[in-house]
Amino acid sequence: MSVTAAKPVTIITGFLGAGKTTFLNGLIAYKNTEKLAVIENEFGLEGIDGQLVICADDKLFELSNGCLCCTLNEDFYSLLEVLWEGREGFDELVIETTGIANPASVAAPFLTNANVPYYYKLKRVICLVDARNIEQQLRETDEARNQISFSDILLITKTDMVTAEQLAYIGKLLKGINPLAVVLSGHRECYPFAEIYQTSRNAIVEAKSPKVANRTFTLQHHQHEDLVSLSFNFNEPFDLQLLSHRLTVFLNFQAKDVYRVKGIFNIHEQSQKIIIQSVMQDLAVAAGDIWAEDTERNSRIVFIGKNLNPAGFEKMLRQCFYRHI
Ligand SMILES: Nc1nc2c(ncn2[C@@H]2O[C@H](COP(=O)(O)OP(=O)(O)OP(=O)(O)O)[C@@H](O)[C@H]2O)c(=O)[nH]1
Repeated sequence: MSVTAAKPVTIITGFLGAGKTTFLNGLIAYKNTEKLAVIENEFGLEGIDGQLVICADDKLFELSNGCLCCTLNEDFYSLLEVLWEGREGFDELVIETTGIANPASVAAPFLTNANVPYYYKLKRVICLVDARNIEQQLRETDEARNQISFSDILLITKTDMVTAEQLAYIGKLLKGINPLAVVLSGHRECYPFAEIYQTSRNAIVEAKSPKVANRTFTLQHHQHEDLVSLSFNFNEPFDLQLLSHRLTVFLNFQAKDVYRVKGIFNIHEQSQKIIIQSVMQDLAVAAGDIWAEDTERNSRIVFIGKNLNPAGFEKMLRQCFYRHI
């Protein structure tokens, strides 16, 4: 098999809540004439992102409850094999990592495995950087720095939430961490897709000094010991007002180590699913699909952070069930 027939691969990384799924949806729309196969990796037990990606089901593959960079390697290789067997069905493979993944390890099969590079060609690793929260994330975790250091393109997202001065400052901060990456910016209404697709890893790696290029290929396996995920599943309908209020209070005053919340909720007397997310302390509520007639209306919620106490979270959630007075 010739290398030219290899499928192009784009890896999307970035810390928890940076906007990877939002960007992925934009990318799917941008590439509307091409067929993308998408691998979604989620850290939490409850796969939520798969529901938020606007992609034909048969082109979306979810690997949940573990981080691709350290615990899901076997599944990942099997999936690459299955995808290759159905290679006529797609033009490009896009992988969304978890928000805590080390992209060096996710990229490793495409760079160092004896066989994989014949079938798949890693074109670019894009790291989404949350303009509003990156400074705190860099202060408190190693993951954000690893992701920025390894990536070819650093896409500063959520630029609608910061001033031009803050944006310029973040650009400089990123250049300080990874001077060789291409730094771009955008937000959910406007991403620089054309520039992203003009940038390929080869051009960047070739321009790098050999010393730096070698360093970026280093494998760093780690198990995210201090970051954990808590998943809950409830049948009881929730009260939306109570839930938004309790979650806001909880995130602002009682849970400083919660980096990410994502949930799909069954709200009393609502025909639509309600998607509630937070990134650090910012809470967002949005309407999702209509609940299908033949499905159980189960609410699913995932918290990701440090020092999480399951009993406290469960108690807070149970206090938000809808009650007849
Ligand atoms: N204001 C604003 N909010 C955004 C933008 N992009 C994403 N968001 C919001 O940020 C939150 C997280 O976005 P996601 O796309 O789910 O982030 P993610 O990186 O996939 O999250 P994880 O998979 O949990 O790491 C959601 O509430 C989005 O609506 C943006 O450009 N501007």
